Amino acid sequence: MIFLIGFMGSGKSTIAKMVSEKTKYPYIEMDQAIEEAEGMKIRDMFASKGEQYFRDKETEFLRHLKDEVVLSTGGGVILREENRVLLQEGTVVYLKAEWETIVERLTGDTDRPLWKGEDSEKKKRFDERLSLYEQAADVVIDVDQKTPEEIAEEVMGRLK
Ligand SMILES: Nc1ncnc2c1ncn2[C@@H]1O[C@H](COP(=O)(O)OP(=O)(O)OP(=O)(O)O)[C@@H](O)[C@H]1O
Ligand SMILES: O=C(O)C1=C[C@@H](O)[C@@H](O)[C@H](O)C1
Ligand SMILES: [Mg+2]
Repeated sequence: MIFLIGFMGSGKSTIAKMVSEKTKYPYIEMDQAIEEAEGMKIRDMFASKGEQYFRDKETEFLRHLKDEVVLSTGGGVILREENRVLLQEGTVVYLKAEWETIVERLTGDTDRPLWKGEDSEKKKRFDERLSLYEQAADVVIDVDQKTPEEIAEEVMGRLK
């Protein structure tokens, strides 16, 4: 299993699709799988059931995963220690982006429930997570100033 981790906008979905094509492992979008299982958008889950309910669903999802897949994880999957342990079942690839890169990519985005509020609040969330991504990662890839193809190739090279 190949797990792509990183902050919102780091490129997990984009790169997971490309790595899936290269490896022939199926591509799974964790957020989408949870939305389908719950019959509800994550935004609505946060609003009606609370963030912890969603976090429980993330942990359950990881517990039941066993096939060879390329998984684009949710940006907050590394928050729980149990999840970080479960991720060790596969190769964890951290797509590491500078804050400026994230802002450039997500400015104007209204779809991500935790991409809202003051810039300082978002930056604080980003800073607080950096060490957790590093801790969970087997492979760290800097994604700034690279094309998706370059990044996907780099992932492939680091899997060997
Ligand atoms: N290497 C890249 N260069 C330029 N733009 C990119 C690159 N990778 C991704 N993008 C763009 O940045 C945006 C965010 O990418 P993507 O949706 O893949 O990130 P993500 O990590 O899956 O985000 P989320 O956690 O919110 O789902 C998209 O518009 C995507 O097209
Ligand atoms: O960074 C986060 O905590 C999140 C990222 C998204 O992928 C979703 O999993 C959800 O919106 C939470
Ligand atoms: Mg994504």
